[in-house]
Amino acid sequence: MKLLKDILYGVGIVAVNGTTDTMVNAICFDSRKVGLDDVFVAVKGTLVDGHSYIDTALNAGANAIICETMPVNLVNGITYVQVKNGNAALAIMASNFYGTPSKNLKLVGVTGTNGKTTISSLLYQLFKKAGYKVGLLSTIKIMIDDKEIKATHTTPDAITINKSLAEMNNAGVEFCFMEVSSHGIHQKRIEGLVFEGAIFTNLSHDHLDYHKTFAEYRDTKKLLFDGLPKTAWALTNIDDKNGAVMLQNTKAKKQTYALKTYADFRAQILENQFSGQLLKIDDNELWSKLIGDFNAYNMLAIYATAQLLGLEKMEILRLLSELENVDGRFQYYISGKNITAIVDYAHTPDALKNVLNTINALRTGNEDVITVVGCGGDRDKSKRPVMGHIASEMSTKVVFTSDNPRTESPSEILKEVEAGVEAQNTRKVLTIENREQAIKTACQLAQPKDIILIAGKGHETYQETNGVRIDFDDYKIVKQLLTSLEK
Ligand SMILES: CC(=O)N[C@H]1[C@@H](OP(=O)(O)OP(=O)(O)OC[C@H]2O[C@@H](n3ccc(=O)[nH]c3=O)[C@H](O)[C@@H]2O)O[C@H](CO)[C@@H](O)[C@@H]1O[C@H](C)C(=O)N[C@@H](C)C(=O)N[C@H](CCC(=O)O)C(=O)O
Ligand SMILES: Nc1ncnc2c1ncn2[C@@H]1O[C@H](COP(=O)(O)OP(=O)(O)OP(=O)(O)O)[C@@H](O)[C@H]1O
Ligand SMILES: N[C@H](CCC[C@H](N)C(=O)O)C(=O)O
Ligand SMILES: [Mg+2]
Repeated sequence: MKLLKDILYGVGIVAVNGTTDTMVNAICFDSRKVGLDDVFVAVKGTLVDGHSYIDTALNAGANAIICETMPVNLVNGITYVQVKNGNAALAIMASNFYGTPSKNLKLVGVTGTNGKTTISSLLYQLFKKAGYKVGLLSTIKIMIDDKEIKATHTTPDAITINKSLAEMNNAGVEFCFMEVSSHGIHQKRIEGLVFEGAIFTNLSHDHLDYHKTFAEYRDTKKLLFDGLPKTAWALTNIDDKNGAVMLQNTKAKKQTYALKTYADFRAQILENQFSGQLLKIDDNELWSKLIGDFNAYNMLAIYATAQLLGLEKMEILRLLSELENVDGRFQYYISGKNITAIVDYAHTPDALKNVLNTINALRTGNEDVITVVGCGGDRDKSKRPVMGHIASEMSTKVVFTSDNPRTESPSEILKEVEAGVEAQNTRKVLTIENREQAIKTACQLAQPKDIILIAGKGHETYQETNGVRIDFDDYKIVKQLLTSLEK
């Protein structure tokens, strides 16, 4: 139990009705989960308005209500607090409730369209190898040092964030790396967190269903840097068109990294092979098991971050060379007949282009690149034809297939993907709605030395259709299929 007035510290309050000198059991933003003596925070969502569930929350036992608009009929004995913004109030209250846990460790936020999971997971790996207790909040999982919790979001809701950070405090965690998504920033899930530093990876086409315009998407990402304190650092990829924009209004210490231009942290790619790439960072050569130009950026961002957090240069370089690929990011399997299958989480046009560029640069002869790809339902529709175009232009054969259709019609999504294929590429393209059949077809088409790229789902272990998730793991399936087809 906590005193309501204590957890309201720092919240933008407009009016109060009743007493804040009351004890509350927990903070809750979903009326379906309210218990006795909880404080219910009404949040205006994308589907419904939490204010319409105030009565339900009271019936379930809530003793206090936080809202942006006071209800017309107030119930005696209940405390009502009118706030400027429900989402912000929720996040600040969550931080207060758990004792501002972000202050008790060094919290680093990673934002950008692509690379967040890779960078934050590898920083987690690197700091673990360096002997520290580490935390991670990522698309794949939440880690409280060695304890793993399943992730539901890239950036979880404010209560989950602060509860996890408090658990990290109890476990003695010193560093925590967290992905900061644009949805997370826009819904103020990160309000009230104390960051030690923040990293910007890159900005390209994604989530234009939610943010409407690219400028709005960019400005949302920028808010992470605008909100940093003077004591923090802000590290940006200055090769990216929007890298400098991120730092425009930050109070934090500005730091840059780049492969192409002058920057505080610089790297060069000396050699690229399937098994790894040779990089030159700060005049030192480094062998990285992760390949592709985009991973050179990721390695450099990690190197810079580890230095900004006080690790010693030579130790960082040694540990960087030991880092392993993150699940579902360029995860590959080479079959007995020398067919290479690559599973990659490329679900944006830029990521797909990068991965195909990397694969094409490694081709030694006229082996085929067979790409299996689709686009998620209930997500940015405008990226569908663009991804259809990239896949068909940059591969020798393509099988379009479903990727989490959610509530949309799989065949309609596929039509929108196909719409991006230019006339000269149509002969390369097949469409097979069932993802397992699509992967099987790619395996049947492949000859020794060919490369199959299965893009879009990476580490995901499910396929979601109409709210139902069935087990589905691209990597397991392609490995099984290649093995049985080659028997
Ligand atoms: C579009 C979106 O981001 N939605 C998130 C948002 O839900 P919402 O605004 O739609 O909520 P809503 O259903 O309208 O409800 C509004 C409020 O009423 C409450 N409510 C609702 C019903 C009820 O009976 N009682 C009740 O109290 C809800 O709890 C909520 O507080 O707030 C919820 C609580 O935090 C999130 O779970 C939910 O994530 C949904 C599931 C989602 O799919 N989000 C994705 C798009 C997302 O957030 N992705 C990003 C980035 C991905 C990336 O590029 O990496 C991520 O960080 O994961
Ligand atoms: N620095 C990068 N620049 C461009 N593309 C990248 C970069 N790093 C990874 N990618 C590509 O993007 C895909 C997704 O990478 P990752 O999961 O690290 O991104 P993310 O930002 O966490 O994505 P999400 O928004 O879904 O959480 C990878 O599988 C790879 O194809
Ligand atoms: N974080 C991204 C992941 C997309 C992955 C893709 N497999 C899909 O389901 O669309 C999103 O929620 O938009
Ligand atoms: Mg991620």
